[in-house]
Amino acid sequence: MATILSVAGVSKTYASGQRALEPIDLDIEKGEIFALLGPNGAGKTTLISIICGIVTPSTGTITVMGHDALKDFKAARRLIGLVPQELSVDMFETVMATIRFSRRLFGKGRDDAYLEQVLRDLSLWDKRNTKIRELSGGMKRRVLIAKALSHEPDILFLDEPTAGVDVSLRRDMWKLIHRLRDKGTTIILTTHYIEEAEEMADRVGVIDKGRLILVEEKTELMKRLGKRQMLISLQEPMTAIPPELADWHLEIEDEGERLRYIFDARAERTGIPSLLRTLGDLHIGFKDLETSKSSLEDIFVDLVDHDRAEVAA
Ligand SMILES: Nc1ncnc2c1ncn2[C@@H]1O[C@H](COP(=O)(O)OP(=O)(O)OP(=O)(O)O)[C@@H](O)[C@H]1O
Repeated sequence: MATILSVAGVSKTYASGQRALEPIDLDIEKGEIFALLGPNGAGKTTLISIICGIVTPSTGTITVMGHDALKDFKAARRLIGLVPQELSVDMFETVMATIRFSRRLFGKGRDDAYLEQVLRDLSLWDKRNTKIRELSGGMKRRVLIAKALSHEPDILFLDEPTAGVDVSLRRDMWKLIHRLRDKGTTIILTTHYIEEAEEMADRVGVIDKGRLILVEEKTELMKRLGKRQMLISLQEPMTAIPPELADWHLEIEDEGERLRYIFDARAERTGIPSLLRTLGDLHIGFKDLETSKSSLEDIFVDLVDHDRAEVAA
C-alpha cells in the first residue's frame, strides 16, 4: 500500500502553554479508513487541525501526496476535505449554492454533474434548493460532508462524524463512509464511539494525553488484546472455588450463582473441555453456558488505563 499522508515529529504547545501533542509519527495508507480514538482532550482535533492547516504545529512536518503541508499549503490542502465537528455553513444559503461556492474556493472549475453525484450519494439531491437552516440536524451534517467533498479531495477527515446523531442516522453515515472508501477516498475519522471504530476502521490509532500510544490493524488488535470469557450458570450456588478448579482461575459472581472463566482468545487450547470434565467429576451441575468476546471498547479502556498507570508510575 502507498502512503498518502505522512506525519513526522508533529507536536503542539498552544500559546497558553497547554501541551496538546507530544511528537507524533503516523503514516496513512491510500484507501484505508483510519480511526483515531481517544478520550476528551486527548489531542485528536489538534492533530487533525494541524494536518488541515488550521493550527500551526510547534515542531514536525506533514507531507500530503508529496506536498509539504506547511511550505506548499495550497497544493496539500486541495487534496484534503475536512468535515468539522461544528456547523460551518451559511444557514441562509441553499445546499447547492453552498457546495458550488466551496468548490470554487479550492480553485476547481464548475462541475454540476460531479456535485449532483455527491448530493445524490448523500441523499441530499431533493434538498439542493433548500436553505440549510430549514434542514434537520442530520441533513445539516450531510451538507458538511458534501461541502468537504465538493472539490474532489483524495483524503477526507471527519471529526466526530456522528456525535449527537441518532442510531439509525449513525448507521446511515457508516454506510456512506464505506461507499466513499469504495470509491477510492482515504478516510480518517476521530470518534468517541468505539463501536464506530469497531464497525468501520481498517486501522486504529489510540491517542491519550497528546501521545499516540498505539497504531494497529483493527482485526490484529482485537486478536492480540481481545479476551474471551465463558459464564457458567450453576444449578446450586457455590461459596468457594474447590481446589480441583484452581488451575482455571475462576471468579464467583452473583452470590455464587455464576462462574466466570476468562481465557485468551488466541490460544489454541482454551481449557474449556477439561474444565467441563472436572465440573462433571465434582458433580457441579450447570444450567447454562455463555461465551463472549471482548469488544474494542474493553480493549480501549484497558489500554488507556494501563497507559495512565504507566505514566503515573
Ligand atoms: N486553542 C487552544 N488553546 C489552548 N489550548 C487548547 C486549544 N485547543 C485545544 N486545547 C487544549 O489542547 C488539548 C487537546 O485538545 P483537543 O481539542 O485536540 O482534544 P480532543 O482529543 O479533540 O478532545 P475532544 O474529544 O474533547 O474533542 C486539551 O487540553 C485542550 O484543552
